[in-house]
Amino acid sequence: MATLSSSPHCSSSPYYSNSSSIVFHHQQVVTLSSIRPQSFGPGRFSLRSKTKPNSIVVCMQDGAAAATISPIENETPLKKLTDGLLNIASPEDRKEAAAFDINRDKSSVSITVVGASGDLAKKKIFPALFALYYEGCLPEHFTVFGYARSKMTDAELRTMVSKTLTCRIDKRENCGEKMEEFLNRCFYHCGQYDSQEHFGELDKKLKEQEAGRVSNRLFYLSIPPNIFIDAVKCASLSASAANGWTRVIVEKPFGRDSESSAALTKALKQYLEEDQIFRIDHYLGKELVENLSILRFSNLIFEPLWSRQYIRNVQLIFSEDFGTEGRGGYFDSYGIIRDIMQNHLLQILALFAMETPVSLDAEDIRNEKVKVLRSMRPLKLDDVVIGQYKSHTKGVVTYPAYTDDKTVSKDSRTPTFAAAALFIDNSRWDGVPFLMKAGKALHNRRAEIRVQFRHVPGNLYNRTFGTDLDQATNELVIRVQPDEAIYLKINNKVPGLGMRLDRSHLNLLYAARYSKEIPDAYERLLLDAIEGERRLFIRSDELDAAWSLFTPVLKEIEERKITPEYYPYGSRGPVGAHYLAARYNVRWGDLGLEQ
Ligand SMILES: NC(=O)C1=CN([C@@H]2O[C@H](COP(=O)(O)OP(=O)(O)OC[C@H]3O[C@@H](n4cnc5c(N)ncnc54)[C@H](OP(=O)(O)O)[C@@H]3O)[C@@H](O)[C@H]2O)C=CC1
Ligand SMILES: O=C1O[C@H](COP(=O)(O)O)[C@@H](O)[C@H](O)[C@H]1O
Repeated sequence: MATLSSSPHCSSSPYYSNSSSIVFHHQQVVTLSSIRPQSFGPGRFSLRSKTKPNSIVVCMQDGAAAATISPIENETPLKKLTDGLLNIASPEDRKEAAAFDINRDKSSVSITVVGASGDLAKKKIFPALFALYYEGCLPEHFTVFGYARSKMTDAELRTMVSKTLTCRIDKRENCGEKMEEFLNRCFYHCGQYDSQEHFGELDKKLKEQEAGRVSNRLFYLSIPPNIFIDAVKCASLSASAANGWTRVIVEKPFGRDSESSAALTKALKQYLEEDQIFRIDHYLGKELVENLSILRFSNLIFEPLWSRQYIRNVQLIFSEDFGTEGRGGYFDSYGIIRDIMQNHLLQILALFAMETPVSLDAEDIRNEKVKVLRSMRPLKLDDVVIGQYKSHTKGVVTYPAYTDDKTVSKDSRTPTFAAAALFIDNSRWDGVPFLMKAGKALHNRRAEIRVQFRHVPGNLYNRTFGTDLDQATNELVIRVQPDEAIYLKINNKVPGLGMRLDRSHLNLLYAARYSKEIPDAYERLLLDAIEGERRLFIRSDELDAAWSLFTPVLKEIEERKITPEYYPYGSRGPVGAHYLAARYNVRWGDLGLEQ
């Protein structure tokens, strides 16, 4: 019988243990990269076959009785795997097995940050790795390597990284000591992204650190997308793990339309199996996005309401109170629809709207998300409003226009704001508008999901609300950031002898309820990638489905050179967004007096 237990230090993801001799992270299916030497339980170990691609050799402790299981496809049912134990291993594989020293075990994990000198690496990746180390979540034998073209010594990398490390607010003890320990595990290798030779040198340095242990290697591609393929090619050909897993985290953007995304996937798959590719969308690692399924599937009161029968509309809102400062060069060839909507907001939508998955397994969840995406109508130009911020002076401060950025052309039409109405053509959501709004240089920074429920039929208290029934709408708000919260707007009697109603909030404010600091999304996602948990990463068919929804409208906007509606820096965005919502009888929930 399989039992569900949680990791002793970091209980972020459950793993299954099995009282039979086979022990795997997930029970029903096994992937090549999830097989570790110890996967076959006490008295046995396993290796990747030298002679048969995609096969593994299972051996007894002394290496004597070796059997080959072949082939291991992307996902192999456990049953097939155990049946395969009957095959006899080739002489070469037997020799390899006999030479393998299981006692050198205590496998190692090396994390190579490719593009270590960059913004994301400094701002997010190194701090997240340190936080994991601080929490005791990294394996005993781990090393962090920075890789980039910039010339740096190990000591210089450590100095650079140390400037961005912080300790958890609630646990400052030993912080300096922990930082020191962590930094001592950080190394740097200077190299070109398209040089197999340079990655070969990295391989040597990794081997030194691995000291003969089973090597597991994670490469984080924190580089511009035009060099993804070169880096993947060189890393996989010259620096793959010899006897453990090799995984690659790929940052967005995953292409800029259906064609380029498919081409990127095809190119990646020349060097990697799908189960080695971890396409990151950091919004999936945010606490309240992770909590969406729990809220819905573990509370009886919500799931029955989760359909067109009770929900009038759903709003997915992202806003930032700063412009593209510093990232204009990247942003100008993508725009807000590709930067935020096609990935972060659409992923949240899919999680929000999916049917109950068969289990919490990555594949079961991703299967349900794909179904939602494939049930959606491709977005029409009529259902989109685009905007771009212009300069605005407030008091003595003048805020720049988008096109004031030196890396952006003066006549750029790239949208920095967009609002869109999307629809899911399935029985649960037929006719319910899913409205998205995303913008930079707006009046506040916020990401939230708003669920507006239908009006109460024949409401006894209608007279008390007057004609504005929207005032009385129940609204569930999941505030992803900042000040994480879940609150439900309800109508309530104002205490007293009269009969006056008001709108009150049933409020779960995280800071008030939980004393623990919320981990950064990158911490959760890095830990998952190290543990081989794919639930929060994007599968290639999800990506295809996501691009199919947005590609036609993106092409039309570009081909027809649609001019964006200009809005002042720091404002609430173009008024066109209100007309779009009004067309579907919706009022944006974030614009009312009480939000
Ligand atoms: N920054 C952010 O907030 C976010 C970034 N991302 C994505 O993460 C990835 C990394 O982002 P970010 O750190 O901002 O990127 P950077 O522009 O800072 O690039 C990272 C590193 O890549 C190298 N590099 C930059 N341009 C080139 C080039 N044209 N050719 C070869 N190497 C180059 C540089 O290192 P060196 O010169 O030393 O080799 C640089 O330090 C990108 O794919 C980005 O889209 C995703 C979400 C948020
Ligand atoms: O992916 C991106 O996300 C950031 C916003 O992330 P957050 O975690 O700070 O909300 C956004 O600024 C950037 O443009 C985009 O590429």
